[in-house]
Amino acid sequence: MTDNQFQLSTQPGIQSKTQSQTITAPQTELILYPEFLCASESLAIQSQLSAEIHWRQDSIQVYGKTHQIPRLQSFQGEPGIRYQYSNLVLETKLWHPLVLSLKTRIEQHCQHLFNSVLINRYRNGQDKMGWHSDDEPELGTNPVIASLSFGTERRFILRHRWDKQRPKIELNLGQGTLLLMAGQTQHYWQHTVPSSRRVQEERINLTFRYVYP
Ligand SMILES: O=C(O)CCC(=O)C(=O)O
Ligand SMILES: [Fe+2]
Repeated sequence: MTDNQFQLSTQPGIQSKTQSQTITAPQTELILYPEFLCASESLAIQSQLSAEIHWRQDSIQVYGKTHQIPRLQSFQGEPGIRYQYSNLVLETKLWHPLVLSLKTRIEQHCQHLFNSVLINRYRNGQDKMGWHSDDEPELGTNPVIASLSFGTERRFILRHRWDKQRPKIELNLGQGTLLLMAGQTQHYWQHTVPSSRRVQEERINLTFRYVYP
């Protein structure tokens, strides 16, 4: 960990409630529910998703060269919704019933509707996601994104897009953890899931979104 990063538990700007932690940093709204789902239920969901989702290995073009993206994916949601990033166009597949039931639980919990989900499967510590913001026009301004994690814990780091002096926000997203990103977060901050040499096990992350059709 570098000097300008902090651990959740030691950061004075974070108020701990019984079930949620609000991360207070400028121009962001982040709420963490470390035990949104209990360990045994999360484990069962993880194995079902792992086995039953039709995982795709997508490729993207960077400077004219084709690269396989370092993780597997699935994009599910209401029919006809398209989501585009890095020259990749994803069209929704039908909801897996378990994913649909998770969507409903999260909607009730955070009183916000979602119509699609991007699911990422990090097979081990080599799989990762680079720095980006979820700021595609089809997400509208100030999107609410609900991120639910299963499997091994991975680091999730946020950095301010322009103010490089601002401390990074470093979270650990483990089994059954829900992270809500809202407000101006996607406009002002980028996030990443870096690779990790130590990690051997898989992690599955679902980001529920509302994509304007
Ligand atoms: O795996 C994660 O926690 C992040 C996923 C993500 O940033 C995304 O799907 O846009
Ligand atoms: Fe993202």
